[in-house]
Amino acid sequence: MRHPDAPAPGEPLGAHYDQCFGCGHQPGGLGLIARAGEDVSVTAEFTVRSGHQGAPGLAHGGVLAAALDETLGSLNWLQRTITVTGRLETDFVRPVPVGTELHLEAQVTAVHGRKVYCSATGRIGAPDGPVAVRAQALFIEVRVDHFIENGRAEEIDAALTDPDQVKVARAFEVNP
Ligand SMILES: CCCCCCCC(=O)SCCNC(=O)CCNC(=O)[C@H](O)C(C)(C)COP(=O)(O)OP(=O)(O)OC[C@H]1O[C@@H](n2cnc3c(N)ncnc32)[C@H](O)[C@@H]1OP(=O)(O)O
Repeated sequence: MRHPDAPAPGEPLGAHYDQCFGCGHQPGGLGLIARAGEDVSVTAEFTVRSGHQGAPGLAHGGVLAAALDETLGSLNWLQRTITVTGRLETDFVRPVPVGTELHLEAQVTAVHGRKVYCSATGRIGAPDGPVAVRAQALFIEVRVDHFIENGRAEEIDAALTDPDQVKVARAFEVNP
């Protein structure tokens, strides 16, 4: 399951796309930073900012789900396949105040053909802090064409002419 060319445990994964809300450099984005873990797992951190509020002083649930989704999506780097979220089931266990550093971890639990089952947890303040959110997810493997055929032409054209983006896409096309 872990690709032989997967980043070593502890290695930062970087952004899969600079404009990504989760891991890219969007001003209102999460700015989530993920690292490779052992086997097919990742860890990530993200700090809840005032622009992420749902209720006064508390993170919006959708933002927390996005952080889980992005962390789970980072598992692509370990498998060297491109998958997208098909299903994401989230448990919100504790409210998460603004200013919290959320420590996330995710792992693949099973693979059946194109279906990748995975789970993730987010903890408050430290890797062993109290659990705030949990997710079970199903990711589905797709080809690069999924994005080319469905994305808006403006962004697709820009990505296809960006050498860094093309490099990322090629790395993931190793597996047919
Ligand atoms: C590049 C990395 C980005 C990472 C960013 C973080 C992750 C994201 O947010 S990705 C963005 C959000 N997700 C999306 O936009 C995906 C939108 N959905 C789609 O494009 C399609 O429904 C897609 C590609 C998931 C599946 O469509 P398709 O390729 O036609 O596959 P399809 O044949 O329907 O399904 C394949 C298998 O998955 C199963 N499946 C698909 N969706 C689901 C679902 N929601 N629940 C349960 N099972 C599902 C099917 O039942 C089928 O199973 P089986 O092989 O046993 O028959």
